[in-house]
Amino acid sequence: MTAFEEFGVLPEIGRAVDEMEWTLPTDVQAEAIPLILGGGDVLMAAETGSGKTGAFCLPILQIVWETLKDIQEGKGQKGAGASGGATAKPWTMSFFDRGNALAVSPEGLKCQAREFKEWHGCRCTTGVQGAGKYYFEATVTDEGLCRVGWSTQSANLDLGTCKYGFGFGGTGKKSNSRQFDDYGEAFGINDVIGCLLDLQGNEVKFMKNGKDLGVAFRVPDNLRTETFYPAVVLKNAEMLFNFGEEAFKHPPPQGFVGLAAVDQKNVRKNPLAVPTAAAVADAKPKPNAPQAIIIEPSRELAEQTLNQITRFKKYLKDPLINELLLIGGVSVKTQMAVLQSGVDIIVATPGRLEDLIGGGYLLLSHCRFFVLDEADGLLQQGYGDLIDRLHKQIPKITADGRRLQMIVCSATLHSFEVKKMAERLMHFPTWVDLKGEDAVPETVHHVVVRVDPQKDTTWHNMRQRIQTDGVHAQDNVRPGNSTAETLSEAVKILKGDYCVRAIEEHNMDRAIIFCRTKLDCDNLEKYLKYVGGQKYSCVCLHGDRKPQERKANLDAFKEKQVKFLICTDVAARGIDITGLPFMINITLPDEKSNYVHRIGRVGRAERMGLAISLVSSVPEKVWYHGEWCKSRGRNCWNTNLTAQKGCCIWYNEMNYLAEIEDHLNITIPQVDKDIKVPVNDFDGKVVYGEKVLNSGTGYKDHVQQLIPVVQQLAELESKAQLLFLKHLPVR
Ligand SMILES: Nc1ncnc2c1ncn2[C@@H]1O[C@H](COP(=O)(O)OP(=O)(O)OP(=O)(O)O)[C@@H](O)[C@H]1O
Repeated sequence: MTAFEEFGVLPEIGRAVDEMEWTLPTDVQAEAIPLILGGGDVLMAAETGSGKTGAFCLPILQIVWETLKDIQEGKGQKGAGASGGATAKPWTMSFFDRGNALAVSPEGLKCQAREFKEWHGCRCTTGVQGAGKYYFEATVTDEGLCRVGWSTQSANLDLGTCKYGFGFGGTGKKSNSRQFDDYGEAFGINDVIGCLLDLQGNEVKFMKNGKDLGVAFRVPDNLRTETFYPAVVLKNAEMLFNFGEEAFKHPPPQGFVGLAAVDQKNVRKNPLAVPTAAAVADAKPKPNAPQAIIIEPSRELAEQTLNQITRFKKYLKDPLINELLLIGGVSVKTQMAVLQSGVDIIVATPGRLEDLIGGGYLLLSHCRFFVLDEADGLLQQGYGDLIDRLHKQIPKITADGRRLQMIVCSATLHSFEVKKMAERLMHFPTWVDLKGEDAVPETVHHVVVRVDPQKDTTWHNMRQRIQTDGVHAQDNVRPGNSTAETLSEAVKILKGDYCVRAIEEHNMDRAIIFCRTKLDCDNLEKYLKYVGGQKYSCVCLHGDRKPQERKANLDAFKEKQVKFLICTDVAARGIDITGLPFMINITLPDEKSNYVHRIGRVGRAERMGLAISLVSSVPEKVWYHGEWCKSRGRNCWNTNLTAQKGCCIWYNEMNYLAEIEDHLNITIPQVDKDIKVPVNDFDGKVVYGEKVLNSGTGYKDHVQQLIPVVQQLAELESKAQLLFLKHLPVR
């Protein structure tokens, strides 16, 4: 059995991850996989490179496959004995005899309704008839309004509002035929309500935590020969049922029998607890109605997640799972055709997803997983409204009675906006947050190099210099002139040079390099090619490059055909390049969370990585094309500041550095302009790009570490024994 199987993962999936050499689940996977398999909403806030993608893809794949398998085998509806199959338990709450916003847990013993304004009810799959004394227990497992009791088949699901149902509500009222009268006492979370039906004495009564509350109703003559079913109605509440298969918390009074032990001659199946033809038809999704929708903030990331799913599902056969990538830049007609041929899991970027849903080509009717990867990034990009709109359209309870599950993740999930969204859309989500707010993995060594054009004057007469962004083309900038504009231009020149220095100093043959703008990326690409040729082979990844070129460039870098990938923040999040040893920040990001994401491109999957940030000690004037800029930067040379309706700002990196340090609560080590990173700081055992050496508890190392402690223990033990023997009384 693989380690993943021990966490409840199917052997077929376990085998596929084993082949990927994932021997053990990462911490976040060990926490999140069982939670998602158990039906929960999860907020996953683990550090970069900690395996979040697998943590949500594996359980989703498993549940989607199991559902398809059930449909294939004609079970249609999973669990809860609803299908009436041979293995089904007789006493469970019904998937079919229920209100459409009430969820029943897979084993059929917990009911949950999250509607705030309406009541939603449910009846048991089995009932009792004929003289006898019957008992079951219902425990309130969450705050909210609930009413529990007995009803006949003719009763409506809003228990206690017609003459065929007898309910006891949390506010301390009993009700029948819409008549609400004081009874017993109020109850709430964790209280256990015993429901008693006496068809010998023809009475209904209730107990609270073992205390008998007395007779609530007399069963009218005309109902005495009817079948009575356990029933519940909830408003934003949850109740757990025990029909006697487990020991009761409070045993029933003398003569009452737990329902599971009732003589079969008095037991009747609920005729409404079987799927109707419509429900069976509904359970089978239309081809273009996927079960899972995963939203990613960039095309590259969407493609990467889809590739992982394809690898994980390698051994999941019969039925096969169909996954589809929905991103811009790909023919929409092809995507529509694939949708019609059947899809189960969609990985998408927001724009194309909404287009296809809006056009009716993609249905949300069977969506049971709604995943927002890099959720804070999606919100930063302004997709909050779109997320709300989509969530509104997805049914909250699936055709087979399961609640929609929402999974939200990022390495930087603690923003106010994410928390608000979680409150709005998620149901009692569990936080999987192993290291606290925005932590940097220990495998990432990150340092800062100050670029100070006043101290380092090499820019005065540099022969090969980078083409700068042209912000100062009209300014009088020249060595010896120490205006802010001159120093700003000098920073731009020095940064090109420092980048090459960093590459040389660390013999970098693979690195990802982040620039602030697309123009900066293009200029750096030209410069590296100019000064190094093949030695500094590089490609760019940013929003002005065509989708095909972006893909080809990323692939070329992944396959080591080129050494350097120069990009904007479009690649800051999620991109996973195995064993990438180095990253360089030519400029710090203005959004502090993006620092965590950018440097997190290295030091992934337990490998070491070095991140070097070039930080200007003087303000630098840079381009900032907002909505007001008609061409959004293309051929725009308006160097006025934004306050004067221009397209430039002064960028103060020292401030951004302070903000980042404050946010992460650390001081990032500074190194000199020779960019030598002192080995002692990082224990000298590090080879960037390789797995951590001499760490962890490798067996050999472990023994070495334990020898002195064990010796000390042995000595103490022998001393203790000698003392004991010395003081033994002599007989
Ligand atoms: N259990 C595992 N064992 C070994 N390697 C793993 C395991 N889980 C994930 N990985 C590898 O770790 C790397 C990082 O995983 P992943 O991309 O899911 O990280 P992430 O947490 O999503 O990071 P980010 O926040 O940067 O998006 C990948 O190369 C993946 O193949």
